[in-house]
Amino acid sequence: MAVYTEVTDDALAGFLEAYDIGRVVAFRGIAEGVENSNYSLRTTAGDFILTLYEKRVDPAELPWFLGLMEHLAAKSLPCPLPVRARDGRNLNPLAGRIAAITTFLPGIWPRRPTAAHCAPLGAALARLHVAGADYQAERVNALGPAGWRPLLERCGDSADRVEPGLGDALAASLDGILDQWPQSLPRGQIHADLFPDNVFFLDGAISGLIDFYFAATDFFAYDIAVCLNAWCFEADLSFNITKSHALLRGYQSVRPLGAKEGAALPVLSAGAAMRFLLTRLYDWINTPDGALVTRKDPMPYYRRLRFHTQTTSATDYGL
Ligand SMILES: Nc1ncnc2c1ncn2[C@@H]1O[C@H](COP(=O)(O)OP(=O)(O)OP(=O)(O)O)[C@@H](O)[C@H]1O
Ligand SMILES: N[C@@H](CCO)C(=O)O
Repeated sequence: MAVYTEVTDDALAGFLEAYDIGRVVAFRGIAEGVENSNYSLRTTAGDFILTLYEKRVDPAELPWFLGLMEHLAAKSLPCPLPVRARDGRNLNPLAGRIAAITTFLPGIWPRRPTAAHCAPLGAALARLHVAGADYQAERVNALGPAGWRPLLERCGDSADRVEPGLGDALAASLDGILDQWPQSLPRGQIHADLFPDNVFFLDGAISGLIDFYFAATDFFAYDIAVCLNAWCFEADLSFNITKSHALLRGYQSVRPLGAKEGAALPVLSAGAAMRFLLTRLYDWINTPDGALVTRKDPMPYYRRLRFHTQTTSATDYGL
């Protein structure tokens, strides 16, 4: 469920007066997503998404995210284009929140990703990296390696309530990852959360990349590592090298990887597994029973982490 903030018909009509997108034809809340309130909005001018940013999003960061989407959309990447009001603003107050309207993207996200999805996914990720190169502004990746130890410490002893010994195991694993973390690799704007539910497909081709609210300036190959974790493990948590080979082949059809990037894939993938494990663990511990949000199980990312700590080179990923 992701409609935390209700929008009345009157509030919506007042909000839309600032825009040039006609009159409302249909308006309904979207159940998917957990971070923000999303509504599907149809007007006489077409289909849009209305997003009200909830408490976990820092309003000061919104112009960076929306600017990146605008930049990428201008380079023909299929990502939401923020709609500007007549005065040029793309962020405006609504129902006590800051809100934005973006273009609606057609397609559906793959519930069961296959290798046939992974090749175009890789190519789209590389296109995103290339297209973002001249978006000059920098955003520190708050959920990058510097953020992982503080996050683990905030989980404290509660990690052991999820699985006995988990806290110590993660602390040891984190030491190893941080020791081996590359000093420098090609970097730029990354999506940092390109999971299957953020990628829409239509007739076998990618029709939408959404949810840029974890995007940041970081290693391109780390973004690939996020995707290897999110797309290339089966339901039984076995690694599917056919999928990762397809993903890497798709990526390299647009942006070939350097030798240092390939060599870093094991540690970057372990780091990416750690990132999602830690945020899920934190939420698991801190989301009260009965909350509206469905908690995501952290343990599948522990299994992925253990896989990555046993890999030694890019060939283990089919490169
Ligand atoms: N531009 C778009 N075009 C079409 N549908 C969209 C668009 N943006 C969002 N949606 C719909 O809204 C849902 C939730 O969006 P999103 O994933 O951005 O939510 P969130 O709560 O911000 O993020 P999270 O996935 O991190 O919980 C998507 O699954 C999709 O159904
Ligand atoms: N994609 C993330 C949620 C948003 O960071 C996860 O599955 O844990």
